[in-house]
Amino acid sequence: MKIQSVRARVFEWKGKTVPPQANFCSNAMDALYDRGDSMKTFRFHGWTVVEIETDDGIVGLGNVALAPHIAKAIIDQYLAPLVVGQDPWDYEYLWQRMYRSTLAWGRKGVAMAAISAVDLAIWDILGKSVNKPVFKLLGGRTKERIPCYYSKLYRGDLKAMQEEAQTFLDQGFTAFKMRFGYGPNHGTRGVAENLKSVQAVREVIGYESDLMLECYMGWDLDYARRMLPKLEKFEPRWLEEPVIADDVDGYAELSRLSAIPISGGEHEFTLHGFRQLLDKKAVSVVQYDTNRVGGITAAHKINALCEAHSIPVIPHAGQMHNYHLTMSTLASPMSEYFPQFDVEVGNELFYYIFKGEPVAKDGFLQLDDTLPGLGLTLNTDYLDQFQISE
Ligand SMILES: O=C(O)C(=O)C[C@@H](O)CO
Ligand SMILES: [Mg+2]
Repeated sequence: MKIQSVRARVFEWKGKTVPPQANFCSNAMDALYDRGDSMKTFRFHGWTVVEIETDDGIVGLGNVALAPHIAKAIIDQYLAPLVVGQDPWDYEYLWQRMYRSTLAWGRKGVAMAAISAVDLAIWDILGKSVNKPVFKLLGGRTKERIPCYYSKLYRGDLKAMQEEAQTFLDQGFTAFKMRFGYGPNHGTRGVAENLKSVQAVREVIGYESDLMLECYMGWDLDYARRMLPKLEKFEPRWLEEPVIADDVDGYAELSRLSAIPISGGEHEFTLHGFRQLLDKKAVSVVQYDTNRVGGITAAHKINALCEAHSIPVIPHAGQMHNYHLTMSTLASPMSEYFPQFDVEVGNELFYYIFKGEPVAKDGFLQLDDTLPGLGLTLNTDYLDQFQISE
């Protein structure tokens, strides 16, 4: 079997979007005074879809949601020529070929996200070629069902947050991730607002459910040092991305400082990046995203590294490419899960581009042992709401 063609298309959502609310999620732009839409960096309304076809007609699907047009250019100009004519079963060789030929300017960020998209499509082909789901090629079924946590609860009106939490508590979820709305530039009022929101959600879900707290890189080390003791009474399952991804020593200090587990990884890349995080004991929960970190080839290695370090892997964002990694290792106890909503931040777009995403039931997800590859097809129901560029 040989790779015959690589097609990368950018799907830009032109449909209805939920307008962002101020302070709906702390983020790295909060450190700057606002000169316009500080939330612009926070909307992922484009997605690159990669279709790789082999000489015997198998088509593998990959995807990347970071800087989609740049990712497409990297795939078209640099990566596709490296894999066309090659055997997809040589996936380690092909991964190294893509990684080493872009090392001078790649390694992390959009270049590695582009490599991830090609790698996902290659693994989709591998599964389809032997009529097996990808997780069966990685270690098989390690769970009867995948426990998942409900993820949204963006900061807004506290009553609305409580109603949202109640809705999904009633659907059987026993783990919830909420977003802080305030950080260092919002002073003591912001601290109070942050604590009020955690209190409000805890009042609904109680203490028999897990509660995860998301900062999305919107705090800094000093602010996180001051917030951690105030948060301990709420017994969070983890505090996520309290500082920017480059502040690895900051992560390590916070991890030493508090009993609250510090999580991160959705903005880290490759086995090498996670080796650094683990060597420095920077995080207690690893959250790579398989469509960023280096694809399945890289994520599979990171799973093994985390198993050796007894650090749980709970991949970012849910989505099928991550569910196969969670299903196939005991190192990954659960998945993140965003139900399908109207398009807001962009995590939701996955449902509008692809069909096949499992829907959670009673707080669990299921994968199909008989569905080959990643188990996704392109969703044709919303094509008229996308601007698609070849
Ligand atoms: O789901 C997450 O962990 C994210 O970081 C996504 C973004 O919506 C902020 O929470
Ligand atoms: Mg996050």
